[in-house]
Amino acid sequence: MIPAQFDYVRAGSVEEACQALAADEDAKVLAGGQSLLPLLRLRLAYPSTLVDIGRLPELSGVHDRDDHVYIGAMTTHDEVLRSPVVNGACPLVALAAATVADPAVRHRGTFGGSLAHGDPAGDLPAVVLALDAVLVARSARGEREIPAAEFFADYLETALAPDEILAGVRIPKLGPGWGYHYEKFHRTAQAWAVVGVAAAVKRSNGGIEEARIGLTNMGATPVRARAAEAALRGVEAADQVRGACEEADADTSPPADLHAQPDYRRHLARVLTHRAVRTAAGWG
Ligand SMILES: Cc1cc2nc3c(=O)[nH]c(=O)nc-3n(C[C@H](O)[C@H](O)[C@H](O)COP(=O)(O)OP(=O)(O)OC[C@H]3O[C@@H](n4cnc5c(N)ncnc54)[C@H](O)[C@@H]3O)c2cc1C
Repeated sequence: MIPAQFDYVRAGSVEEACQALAADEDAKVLAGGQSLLPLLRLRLAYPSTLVDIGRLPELSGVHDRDDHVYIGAMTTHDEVLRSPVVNGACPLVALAAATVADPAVRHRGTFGGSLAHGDPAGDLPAVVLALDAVLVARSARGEREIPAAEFFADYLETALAPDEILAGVRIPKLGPGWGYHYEKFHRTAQAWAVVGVAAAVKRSNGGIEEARIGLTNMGATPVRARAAEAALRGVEAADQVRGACEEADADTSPPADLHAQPDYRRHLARVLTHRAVRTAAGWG
């Protein structure tokens, strides 16, 4: 199908992009276009104006800061997964970015676009949730910070106001003792997750001191597996992990679709959480 007619603005600066969004409440940001352009073609979205933020260097790149890594919203999945800073300080982000689609999508699609799109089947939302990242929004009204736990509002809905741009994301550095893994079940290579699990696990004195788990595609938004996180605290050996992950699907409302029914997704969440936690803990 051909998209409905729209105006096009190529922003020359973040301020210009913010002004264009403030001037038209039906305008939408165009980032890598990997999700938005299919929606336009299917006429599931019909913005009056597309505000292209693709040529704004200040929205791109990975920056190593004292206690966090800052990833500009327009940094592509490919740049993220190859970044030595990301691989060194927050490897869970790189592990998940490497599972996104195929090289073509990873070269065009952006880190910020994956979050701003708010698709619970996306791989990065569960990761920023598990890592307690902070999302930085800009608008003509100024800048504000949104904790990941408050960012994902509903299916394809986020806490961003229509006139706000996601400028970048602060990923806290968790420090020594942490291990990471992203486990994704997908029907074919390069496909969306049927279910995914992002795990960060801290070991001390041989056992698990803390676990952080984000679930992909287990509800209208990414979900923290809080019950499993609590059960994993104090686990002392690999053979106790399976039992602690039995409640990984608590507090979820998995969707039914062509690929899986809710019960099967619940089963996958438990199995994949077990695998992800064992690998992250070095007990794989
Ligand atoms: C064939 C295919 C397979 C895919 N498989 C996967 C997969 O396995 N895993 C996965 O995670 N993703 C997958 N994706 C999606 C991909 O990750 C996209 O890159 C991502 O969803 C959107 O990023 P984008 O930069 O293309 O955003 P766009 O498509 O440009 O925008 C998407 C939405 O977010 C908004 N937006 C984008 N950036 C900003 C911003 N900075 N501020 C405010 N709003 C913004 C737009 O207005 C729009 O509403 C796939 C895509 C395709 C086409």
